[in-house]
Parts: sequence; structure tokens; C-alpha cells
Amino acid sequence: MTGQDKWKVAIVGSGNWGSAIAHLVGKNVKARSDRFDTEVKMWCFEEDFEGRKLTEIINEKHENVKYLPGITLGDNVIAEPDLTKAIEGANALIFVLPHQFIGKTCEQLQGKIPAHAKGISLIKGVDVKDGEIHIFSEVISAKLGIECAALSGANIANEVAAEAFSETTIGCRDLDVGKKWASLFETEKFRVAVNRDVLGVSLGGALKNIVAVAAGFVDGLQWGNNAKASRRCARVLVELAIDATPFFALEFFPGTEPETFVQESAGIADLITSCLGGRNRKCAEAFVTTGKPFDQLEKEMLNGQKLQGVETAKELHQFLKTRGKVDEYPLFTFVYRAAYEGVKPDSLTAHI
Ligand SMILES: NC(=O)C1=CN([C@@H]2O[C@H](COP(=O)(O)OP(=O)(O)OC[C@H]3O[C@@H](n4cnc5c(N)ncnc54)[C@H](O)[C@@H]3O)[C@@H](O)[C@H]2O)C=CC1
Ligand SMILES: O=C(CO)COP(=O)(O)O
Repeated sequence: MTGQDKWKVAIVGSGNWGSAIAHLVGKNVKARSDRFDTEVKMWCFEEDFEGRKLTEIINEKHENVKYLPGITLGDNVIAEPDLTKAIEGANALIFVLPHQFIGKTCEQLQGKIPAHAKGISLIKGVDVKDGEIHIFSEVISAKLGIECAALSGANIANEVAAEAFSETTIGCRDLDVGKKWASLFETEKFRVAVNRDVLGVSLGGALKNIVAVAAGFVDGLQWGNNAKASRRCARVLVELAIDATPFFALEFFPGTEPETFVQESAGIADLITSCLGGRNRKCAEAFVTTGKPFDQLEKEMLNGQKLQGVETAKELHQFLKTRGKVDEYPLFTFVYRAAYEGVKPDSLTAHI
């Protein structure tokens, strides 16, 4: 399949971001029916909501009442609880799940996707196993035997769904295919840039989730605005983040283009929006103010949505340990130790 063929789209995932994307894609496939089949199936991990199946409610109300209430999905977006049925006949697959679920989901899809199909990963995280690290586009490609691009940016889902202005980046090795993906997502208010840097686009989104946790600690500590702006807190966090992310990317993912972190929405822009308004930041602030562990805060504060930052900090820590590099990434290591080993968030300034 090339950028010229007509695409039939399926969305694998239906959480907060998955549903926001379904809102955009549902509209775009109708408006661009010369390029896309107008029906979009969206796989939902089935659950009960107020005594009924969530998929039934979504298909009746055209709204994901649990993960994106108040936003219409369009009657051409069909929620489907059976994964195999959801992807049947599709040749363009959008993967948008919390990163901890993608491995098992791909295993269920093995042998069911034609080799000419195209994939795109909207997942922010990394896969760490047996001392190896991979971005999720690589995991999807390896497990399903299809080309897989990446989309990432400063994209808080509720804002994108409400059609507030946002930018994003698609990394795709074949630029024609990348442009076709862009035409599936782009609206006047959701601007899409395309480059070939699948690694940089993916790593910016994965690593900023850890930094957003540290930013939440700083907010929770309530040291005031002077401290937030000081060299040892916010500025150091951001400076370290700006350094550490491309440094990590170039060390372990050779071929990453460092400009992506500076120029693209998938880089610093996402770092900023996540440190200001993301779920990782919010729960990390509460971690400091309440003293509750992250898994409890996730349950109490996110209504089924999933935190990615502390999990990524743990996975990255395991990886850095196997490579003897823990001390070379003090910010990532600090977040791991504060989240899992009882290191006090207020010792941040001593650690970085
Ligand atoms: N929400 C946001 O603002 C943004 C999220 N992202 C990224 O997109 C990815 C998906 O995030 P969201 O759509 O927000 O998800 P979410 O955080 O809303 O997670 C809830 C989703 O996980 C599903 N789920 C729960 N248990 C499952 C299981 N065992 N197997 C499969 N699915 C299961 C739920 O059914 C639900 O659809 C993440 O990597 C996230 O970092 C990227 C940009 C913005
Ligand atoms: O990726 C995001 C914004 O671009 C969302 O970040 P959180 O998962 O911290 O909400």
C-alpha cells in the first residue's frame, strides 16, 4: 500500500487520547472520502460503566462517557470490543494504548494484519526487555511485520478534543505515507508536521513523561515562584531534560535527529505542556502533598486513565542499570528513586 491508495482506518485503543483522536479522524475520513473509507472501527478494552457495557453506550451516544465525556465521536466511529473484528479489513492502524498494554495486544493481532498495511504509534513510552530498549513503532513493526510511523506532540487530549489550537509531529520514514497520515489527522486547529525521524518523535514523548513527574514534585513542594524559577529547580529540570533527552537518544538510539527535540512539537513543546498541565504532573504534585503512592493516586485521581511517567522511570532505570549508566542520568534516576525507593522529593536539589 502506498500514500496513493484508499485507506480503511482502525483505531486500537479508546482511552482519553484514543477517543480524542477518534473525534478528529471520524470527521476527517468523512470530509476526505476520496482518500479514506468513511467508517472507522475503534477497539475498546470492554468494561462496565454504570451497569452497561461501555461499547454499547459509546455506539448509542457517540461519546466515550468514561474517558472523554462531552465530546462527540461521530456516528461513523464504531466501538468494537472484539480486537480481531475491530481490525478486520483495515489497512491503516492507529495504535493508541497505555504503553504497558501494547505487547499483549500485538500478540493477539499476530498473523491477522496484511503485510501491506500501515501502522502509526501514538504511544508515549519505551519497551524495555532483557537489557534492550525499543520505541513502540519498532515493537509494532517487529511483532506485526508492518511499517509503523509515530505521532507525538504537545497534545493534552482534552484540549485537542475541544479543538483548541495544537501542533503535533509525525515521524515516518516514507514521506508520502507520512503526508497521508497527516491528512488523516490534520484540521485547521490541529496542525501536523511530518519528518523522517521516527526515533526522535517517539523518544521526546516517552522521556518527557518522567520529567513531568519531577515538575509535579516541584509544584507539590510549594517552595514558591522563586524556587520554581531557580537554577536548582525548574530551570535545572528543564535544562537537564533538554540535555538528557537528546543525550539518551543519541547514546542508545543512534540515528535520532537531535533537531527534533528543539524544533518539533514532539520535543520541547510537549515537555512544556506536560510540565504545566499533564496527568503525570498532577499526580506527582499529589504524591508530595498527600504522601500516597502513585498506584493509589492513579486510581483515585484518573478514573481509569493510566500514568505513564513513573512506569517509564522504572523501566528506564532497569535498562540504565544493565548498562551501568544510572549515575549519568540523575534526573531520570531521581524520579525513579522518589517514586519507588522512598527518596524524599524535597531532596531534589541535592540530587540534580
Ligand atoms: N491522554 C493524553 O492527553 C495523551 C496521551 N498520550 C499517550 O497515548 C497513549 C494512550 O493514552 P490514553 O488514550 O490517554 O489512555 P488512558 O490513559 O485514558 O488509558 C485508559 C485506556 O486503557 C485501556 N485499558 C485498561 N486496561 C487495559 C488492558 N488490560 N488492555 C488494553 N487496554 C486497557 C482502557 O480501556 C482505556 O481505553 C499513552 O501512551 C499516552 O501517554 C499521548 C498524548 C496525549
Ligand atoms: O502526552 C501528553 C501531552 O502531550 C499528556 O501527558 P500526561 O500523560 O502527563 O497527561
